[in-house]
Amino acid sequence: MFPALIHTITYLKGGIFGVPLFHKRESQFSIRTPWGLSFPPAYVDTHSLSRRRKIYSQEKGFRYQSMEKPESDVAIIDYLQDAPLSDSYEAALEALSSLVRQQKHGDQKTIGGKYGKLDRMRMYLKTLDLEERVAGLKIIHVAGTKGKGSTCTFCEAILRESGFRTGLFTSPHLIDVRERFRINGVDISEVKFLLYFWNCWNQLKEHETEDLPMPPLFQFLTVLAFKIFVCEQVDVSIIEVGLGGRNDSTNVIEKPVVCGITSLGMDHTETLGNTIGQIASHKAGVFKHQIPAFTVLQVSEAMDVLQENARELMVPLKVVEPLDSKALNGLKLSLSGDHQFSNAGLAVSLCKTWLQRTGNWEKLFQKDNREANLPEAFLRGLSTAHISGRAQIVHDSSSSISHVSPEVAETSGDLIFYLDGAHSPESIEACAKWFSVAVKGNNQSPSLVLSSSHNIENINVVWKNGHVQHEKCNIQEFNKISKKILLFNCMEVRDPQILLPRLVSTCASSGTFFSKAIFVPSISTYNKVTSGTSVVPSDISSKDLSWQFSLQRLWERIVHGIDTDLLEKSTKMDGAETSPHREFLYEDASNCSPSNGYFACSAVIPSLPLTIKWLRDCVRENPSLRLQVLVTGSLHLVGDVLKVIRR
Ligand SMILES: Nc1ncnc2c1ncn2[C@@H]1O[C@H](COP(=O)(O)OP(=O)(O)OP(=O)(O)O)[C@@H](O)[C@H]1O
Ligand SMILES: [Mg+2]
Ligand SMILES: [Mg+2]
Repeated sequence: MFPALIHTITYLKGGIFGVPLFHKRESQFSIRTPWGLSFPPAYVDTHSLSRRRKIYSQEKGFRYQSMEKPESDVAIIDYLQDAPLSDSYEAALEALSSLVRQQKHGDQKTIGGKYGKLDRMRMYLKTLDLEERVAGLKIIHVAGTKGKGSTCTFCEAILRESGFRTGLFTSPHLIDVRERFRINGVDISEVKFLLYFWNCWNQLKEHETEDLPMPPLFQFLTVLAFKIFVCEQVDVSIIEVGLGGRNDSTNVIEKPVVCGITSLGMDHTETLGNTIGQIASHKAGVFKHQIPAFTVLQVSEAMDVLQENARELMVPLKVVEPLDSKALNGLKLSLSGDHQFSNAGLAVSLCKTWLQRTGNWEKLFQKDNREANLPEAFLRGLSTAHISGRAQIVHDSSSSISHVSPEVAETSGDLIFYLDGAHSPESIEACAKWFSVAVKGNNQSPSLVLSSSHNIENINVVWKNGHVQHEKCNIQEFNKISKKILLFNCMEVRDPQILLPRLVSTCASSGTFFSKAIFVPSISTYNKVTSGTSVVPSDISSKDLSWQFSLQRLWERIVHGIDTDLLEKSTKMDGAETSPHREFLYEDASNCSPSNGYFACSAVIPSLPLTIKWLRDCVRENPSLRLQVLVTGSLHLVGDVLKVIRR
């Protein structure tokens, strides 16, 4: 059959004429055949493809195997391996982005047809022949306002350390969409992603009707996660709810092994309701009849609603205290901030219950089964779990990049990014507390300064013996001028009138004050799915900066009490004024000239790469400077900063 032939050639790639077979052309994500025809993937029969993959097993050498067969103990030598993956990967991202355009953020009504969202989700799974196999997954399902991703990440690490093959589905991603799908603790590879992606895409396209249109982005990603976890034969699937719970696309899960609800607070009120009780009711929608559930300490209005919902469904709901740091036997939680003890406590209970209900607890941990002690595997998981952009500290190494001469590198100041994607009132407070503690860790004493990057024993010995070289170094470090800078953006659906004051007052109550605040647009937008290799746009001329200017005005009102209502509302920036002049960093509030739209303690910079360059230039020019930059307000912004500084 013609389509089947195209398909086979497309995937079993490369061989024929060595022509790149996935091509991004005028028509998005079309597939180019060696003889020059191009077909949108919808015409391609991926089903037949998926049943013929060349794989390698140690005993049997090369052979073909169905994609649905176990893959854990064989190395897949897919023909796609030699394909120009960046090309085909970008094509997949283009296709994904087209799903965003169907639906504006928070707008539930743009999808037509007579079916509700969860009905459609079930139909998508049926189309992909996944219904029964999803029912067979052993799932931990986690809802909540804050801490879902962290809790799921702890669960994943604990169960992987306990010997299970794990599948983790989280949201959002920071740099690359594959971060959302982790198999055994590692982001899914591009090769596997492409295979599963096009398989789902093409089948759904083939069955697209008016009543069953292509799913919007998050629904598609959820279906894809199920596809991946089923095909990868994971032992446990840890699934983070996207938004809310009751109507979330992950709520097609009918019989999880255990459910968790993390800390509840005010977020997504436009969809979930304006009271904490209404929000709790949505989250409790993940409870399933008689399936055990755990939650953390909540305000009573939220807890009452959770308990009422639990009673109705005969759900045994337990409230978990934050993990006691003593339980870690001297180890540290790998995710920073006090709030992570609450997430970790929840993760421990979820994992214990998962192990018990799957009949593994007794087998594995009978010996360790003393209530007070956590099994070693739990400790390893809790002390190694990793998720980017949550209370993450990155020391910028720009001063050692190759084009900088060694002399400059040695005499450069410090640029340290404190990254946390908080964007709700409660999380911005958690973030502010963490930042206040974390920056002090970097300033307190000479030996502490170095302890982050040097062996502590060495420093102590050297310090006691007064080794000149190191002593000098310590004193230099100690004498550095520290400046705290806020780098902020938030999406327009958030309320900066709540976020910024909460951030400032929480920091101030710990004695932490910002010298400067910089407002910058994010590069990423929710309507374009990008990867780590996607191009960072450099064109800033047409950027509408009115949102950033309004954030700046709000900042000036909060911090300096400047009445900004009378100011002219600028929306565009003069091309010459792209980043602040050098002295800006050292100016104080007395230099403000609000009537000219100039503020000495805050700035709008029209692009993130420019901002990073400006910060780097500042530390290069002044070796005694330490810039501690808190990046927060948006996970997009955090992801963008990581992307730019790692290039
Ligand atoms: N238990 C908590 N209480 C308050 N804030 C928290 C808690 N856990 C995490 N946070 C804050 O929320 C941010 C996001 O954390 P995480 O990714 O774990 O949560 P999430 O629920 O998955 O968030 P999102 O809504 O972005 O998916 C963190 O960077 C931190 O600022
Ligand atoms: Mg959220
Ligand atoms: Mg999340």
